[in-house]
Amino acid sequence: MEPGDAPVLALTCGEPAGIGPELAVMLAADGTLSARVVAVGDPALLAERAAMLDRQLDIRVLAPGESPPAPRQGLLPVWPVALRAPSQAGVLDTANADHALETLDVAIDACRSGRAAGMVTAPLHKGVILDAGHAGFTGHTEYLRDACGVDEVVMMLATDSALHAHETGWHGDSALRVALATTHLPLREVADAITAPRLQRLLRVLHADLHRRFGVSVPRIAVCGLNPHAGEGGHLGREELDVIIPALEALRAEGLVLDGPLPADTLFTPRHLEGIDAVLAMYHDQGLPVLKYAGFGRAANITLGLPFVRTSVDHGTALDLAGTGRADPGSLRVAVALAVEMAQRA
Ligand SMILES: NC(=O)c1ccc[n+]([C@@H]2O[C@H](COP(=O)([O-])OP(=O)(O)OC[C@H]3O[C@@H](n4cnc5c(N)ncnc54)[C@H](O)[C@@H]3O)[C@@H](O)[C@H]2O)c1
Ligand SMILES: N[C@H](C(=O)O)[C@H](O)COP(=O)(O)O
Repeated sequence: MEPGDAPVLALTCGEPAGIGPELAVMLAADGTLSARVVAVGDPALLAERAAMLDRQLDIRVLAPGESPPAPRQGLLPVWPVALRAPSQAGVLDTANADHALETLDVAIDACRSGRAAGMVTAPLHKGVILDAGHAGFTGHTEYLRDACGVDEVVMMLATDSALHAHETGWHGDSALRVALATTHLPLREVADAITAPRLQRLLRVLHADLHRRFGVSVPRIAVCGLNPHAGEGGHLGREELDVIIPALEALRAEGLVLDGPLPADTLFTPRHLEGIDAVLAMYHDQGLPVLKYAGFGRAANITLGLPFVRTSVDHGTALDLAGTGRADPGSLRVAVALAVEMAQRA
């Protein structure tokens, strides 16, 4: 495929005070944007961050919807979204929450209209968006679900060595895909959010997209229990017996290959991961610390169940690093490469 034929990807720059804009600058300046990536953000902010990092860039402002030219080192095409207020690296401002959300809306529109094959997102700051009055905002994942009008999406993070299942298989220690049954909610509310119908919907999406987006012919998914030792036969919690096991049995009858519910403390060991294509963890900090320990900085976040490709970084806004040039662009590089691969497979 010629560079000019590569799929177009929208790259939202995320929270303007965070590291997102400078990571986009780094990738464009280093020539590692292998695809026709269009940044969605404020061109003046990108130019300012490029100057802070002493990177030479040709920031090419496109008309709304205009296709980008073929990629080349030093070129950063931009679909412009103006800041609402000047942004200082590392300093949040609720005045720019609408700017951050507008970058997402522009990317969603490009994907839904077919002008882009997918989107890659730099990190948003959930707190500042909530402080600005967008009650109920819990992250890109749920925002994209609602914008696309789909019933269920699945957040899955994958280390880079697990991105090419059809080529490399599953190699245990550092190759990992972890999907979440619940995402951004207080721990106190997790157990009530896990219902058998919801688990069934999530696992159907996970199964279907491991096949469609990752080329896994017959996905085998391992499911964590919620309670210590997967409930110890009901003595340490009844969610396994009352909710998880019935959900898995119903799905096995549909032909899904599922292991579990298994005790989460030993599930994430090489022997138990052998032959497993993805793990479904019951909550955010049951699964993601393991994934991030295995691959922080070289992993990506994927939203499954959308009508288009969406990948993201494995980290947040890192306000402590913004503007310093010390942020690692590795995860954004993986997220772009994965989005290209998924878009070409779709
Ligand atoms: N994809 C997303 O939009 C996304 C993902 C995770 C967190 N967040 C949001 O980011 C905000 C801050 O979250 P947090 O403080 O928990 O996590 P964080 O990832 O921003 O920071 C945690 C630590 O990791 C470091 N770090 C993060 N990215 C790095 C990089 N690229 N290179 C080197 N070091 C890096 C930071 O300096 C910090 O020490 C929160 O609002 C959170 O919700 C957004
Ligand atoms: N749970 C993700 C992580 O820890 O990396 C993250 O907060 C991103 O969520 P969204 O992609 O939904 O914004």
